[in-house]
Amino acid sequence: MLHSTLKRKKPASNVDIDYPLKKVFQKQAFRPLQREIIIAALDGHDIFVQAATSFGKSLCFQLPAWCSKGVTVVISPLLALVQNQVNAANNFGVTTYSITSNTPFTQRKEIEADLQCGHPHTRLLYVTPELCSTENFRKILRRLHQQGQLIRVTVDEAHCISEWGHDFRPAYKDLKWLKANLQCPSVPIMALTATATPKVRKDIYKYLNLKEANTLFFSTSTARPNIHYEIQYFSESNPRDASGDDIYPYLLAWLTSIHNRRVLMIQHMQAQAATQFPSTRPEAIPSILGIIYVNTRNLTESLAAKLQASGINAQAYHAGLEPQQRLKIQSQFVSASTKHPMPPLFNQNQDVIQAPKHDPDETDISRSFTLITATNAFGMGIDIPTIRFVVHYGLPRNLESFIQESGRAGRDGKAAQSLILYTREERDRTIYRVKMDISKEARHHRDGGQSIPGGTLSTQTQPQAQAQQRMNSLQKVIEYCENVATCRHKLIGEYFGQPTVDTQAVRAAVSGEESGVKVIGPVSSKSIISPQVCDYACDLCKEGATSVKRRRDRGLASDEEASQFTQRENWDYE
Ligand SMILES: Nc1ncnc2c1ncn2[C@@H]1O[C@H](COP(=O)(O)OP(=O)(O)OP(=O)(O)O)[C@@H](O)[C@H]1O
Repeated sequence: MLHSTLKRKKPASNVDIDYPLKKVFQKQAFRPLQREIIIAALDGHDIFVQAATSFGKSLCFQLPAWCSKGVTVVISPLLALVQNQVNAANNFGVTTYSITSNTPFTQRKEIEADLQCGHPHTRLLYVTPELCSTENFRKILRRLHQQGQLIRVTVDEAHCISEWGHDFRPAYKDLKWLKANLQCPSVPIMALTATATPKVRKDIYKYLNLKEANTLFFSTSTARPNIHYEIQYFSESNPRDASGDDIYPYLLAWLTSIHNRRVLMIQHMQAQAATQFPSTRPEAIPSILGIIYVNTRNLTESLAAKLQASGINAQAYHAGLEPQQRLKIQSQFVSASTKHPMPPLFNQNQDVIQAPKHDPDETDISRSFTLITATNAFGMGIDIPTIRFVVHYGLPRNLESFIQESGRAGRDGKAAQSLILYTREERDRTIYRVKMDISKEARHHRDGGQSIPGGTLSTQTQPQAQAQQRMNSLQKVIEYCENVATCRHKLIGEYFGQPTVDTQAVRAAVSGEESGVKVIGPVSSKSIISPQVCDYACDLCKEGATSVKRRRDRGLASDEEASQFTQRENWDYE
């Protein structure tokens, strides 16, 4: 028999959330704002969280899900992301499932049966927006809600809802159904994103049927102060290198200088260990993790091959690979971040554990790196703490994608680097590609199609306006690359409509242990603004504007040279 929806007990905000934080999720303390968001979630509010990449948004819905009886449905855009999150939550002991196109039929039936049994074991259920549009799943949601067991719906990467945001998916717009149909009491919704402009925020409210006045809005600055942003400039029309390509030799020299520093550090550590613990072999150091983003699948393959030929450990990753292959590359990458390939010779009791057959040669560059050359298929939501750098080998698709992709670096809070290798020739190719995509989609739209395979438009959208937005968004990342006047952290903050603050003023206003962080705004809207922001953490603030301008002007082709070059060449269009 179904229970009355009105009898659903509202979760109390006096739940002890410090216990699960430490014992279940293995974290020492909440990051600023996480506590407030979690309490608001337990109190049943509608919530909008906009917080920097790697802020820890997942905890904000996973911890309340652990504390509450019933199911939290999480709507997530990427299958790879779903699988990672399901594994991570189950490892923490939160009963978590997903229903996606990869779920075997019998398992899916079992999950559906659990959801409808009146007292489900499931705490977190990950689904795609497309599944939420199906009548069968809506029936299950209705029943779950009637039984008082639908605790919350979470929309992760909520910027995907908006045709103005990147990676727009039409099925997100059908999520309006949730608030309209799951009433009495109204199902609480939590929307989370790292990259929403003011326009995208508006769309998120609109398409989730959230009332601004009733929704608690939490935001942090988009800033990632531990990431050093840098651009290097090249000309494809007038290369200086005899090979006719300046970019790869630069990348190789850059990686070699990182390798040389690593070797010096290892030698120093080994010398120290040899004097302090002469009978113990020092542990080997894991290799350095990095992602190199390129714009085409072919380029992921050819660049990985070039790096391998230079003795550097690199693997290509793109959506054209078999899912099993992608999973394998991803898990090799994750294990490289934790693996210590040369175990110590003795344990604490001086017992021999294992003597390696031979010492790996740490001066060999093949030991220094584990790299992935990737398209955007390896991006949003990837949470590997120790990625030390993200290189864009060419122009990112737009500023939002750039923030998501560079945001994979330094998620452990330690120093990390974002480097764009920029040419005006690639700029012109990218503009051409986007124009081609737009006209292809417009043609399809005129033909009355609902959507194009792998494309982003539906007949409900306004192709003109969306095309304009895509060009604007591309223009923003071009401006970011061409900019030689404004701090790069500041430019990013301004794009996402976040106020910048005077570091000194904020530091002076703040007291207590969360030094450097300020809570502002009325109760319904809380923001923390990281102290602004750039502590020599971009090329402009480090080198000075004049020097970067000189570098840019010397490095780049003129507009005319670039356009003549790209018109002459016969490049692959993917
Ligand atoms: N309070 C905390 N203390 C320590 N680590 C934390 C805390 N909260 C979250 N983390 C860790 O921070 C990392 C990033 O968290 P998460 O993946 O949820 O980030 P995110 O905000 O969703 O980022 P993105 O938008 O880039 O996907 C994870 O490894 C997570 O375990």
